Amino acid sequence: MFPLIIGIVFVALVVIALFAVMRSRTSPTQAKSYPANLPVLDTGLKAIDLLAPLPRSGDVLISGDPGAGAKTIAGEMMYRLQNHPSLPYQTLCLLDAGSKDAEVMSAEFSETLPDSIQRRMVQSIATRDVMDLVQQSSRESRCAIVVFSQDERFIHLFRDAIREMRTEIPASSRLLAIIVTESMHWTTCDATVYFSQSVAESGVYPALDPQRSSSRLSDDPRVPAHRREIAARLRRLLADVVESLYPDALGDPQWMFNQRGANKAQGQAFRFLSQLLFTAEPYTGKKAACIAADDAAIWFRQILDGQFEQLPPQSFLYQNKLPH
Ligand SMILES: Nc1ncnc2c1ncn2[C@@H]1O[C@H](COP(=O)(O)OP(=O)(O)OP(=O)(O)O)[C@@H](O)[C@H]1O
Repeated sequence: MFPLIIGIVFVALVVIALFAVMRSRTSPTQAKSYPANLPVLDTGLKAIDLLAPLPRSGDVLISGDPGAGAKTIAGEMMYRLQNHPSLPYQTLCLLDAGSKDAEVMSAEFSETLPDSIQRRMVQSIATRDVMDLVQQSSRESRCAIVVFSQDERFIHLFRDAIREMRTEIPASSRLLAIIVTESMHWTTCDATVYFSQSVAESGVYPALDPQRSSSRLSDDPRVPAHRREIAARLRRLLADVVESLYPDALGDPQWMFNQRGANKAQGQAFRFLSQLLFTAEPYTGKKAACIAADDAAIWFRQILDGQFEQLPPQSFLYQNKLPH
């Protein structure tokens, strides 16, 4: 009888251990679900979801200072769209063949992105290309076109093609068009995500510039009020932090945002905007995560309320959860 009980306990422990391993291997992108009634496309990147929320369809600009990481985040965004847990997008990546770094980008994306994301190098954009994608996508799925170019004429042709198609094909109202280009700013996009060199130099990636990034959804009443409130608070506070940055400010114990009180909390919140990327996992060996914006909003409020005064600011860098 006794050996039988030991045997049963042993088998039960093995089953529990196997279950735990399987759970830990579940991709974080599969683990979370998102509310279906939001107009927002949550990417699981807390800086973007709170400070420059993306629309589920419409026009998005991803831009930034040279070397600030706009292209890296655009690649990550394609990955997250294609693998989105509740709102997967059929994603097409178009690279302007005239860009000097088109070949390099193509090679990089073939390493970091799954083959399910279609990639094409094109000389020009035609309405036909855009229409084909929209017509291929099924009734249930969404589609996104992500265009990389530094050529204003190319980008204008793309925007014309999108505009023309939106008037001609009703299904294209579900299209998300993302333009990735350097150092440009339009106010006519639904969301602009801008990356700043000074933030990048401080080692906080995504190096989102809270002042030059914007979204028409920031004031949308359909976005939960607590998310909008914390985003507005973060935007104001981070503007001070970003203005005070200098190379290696984060490592300088004398930097005012490493000191005590409200300043220290702002410095912690600034670092907590950093996030690991799925596309970088093979290189860093560190697990990325899809962080729910509602969780992020609560965590940022706790940080800004000064609940972690005892923790060193550096412990907030590249964390998928609050440090303890
Ligand atoms: N999220 C990130 N995490 C860590 N490092 C990053 C991140 N984003 C960018 N970098 C670093 O910054 C470098 C430049 O990134 P990226 O090529 O995306 O910048 P860019 O501004 O789009 O392009 P360019 O360098 O052509 O101006 C990368 O090679 C990488 O070293």
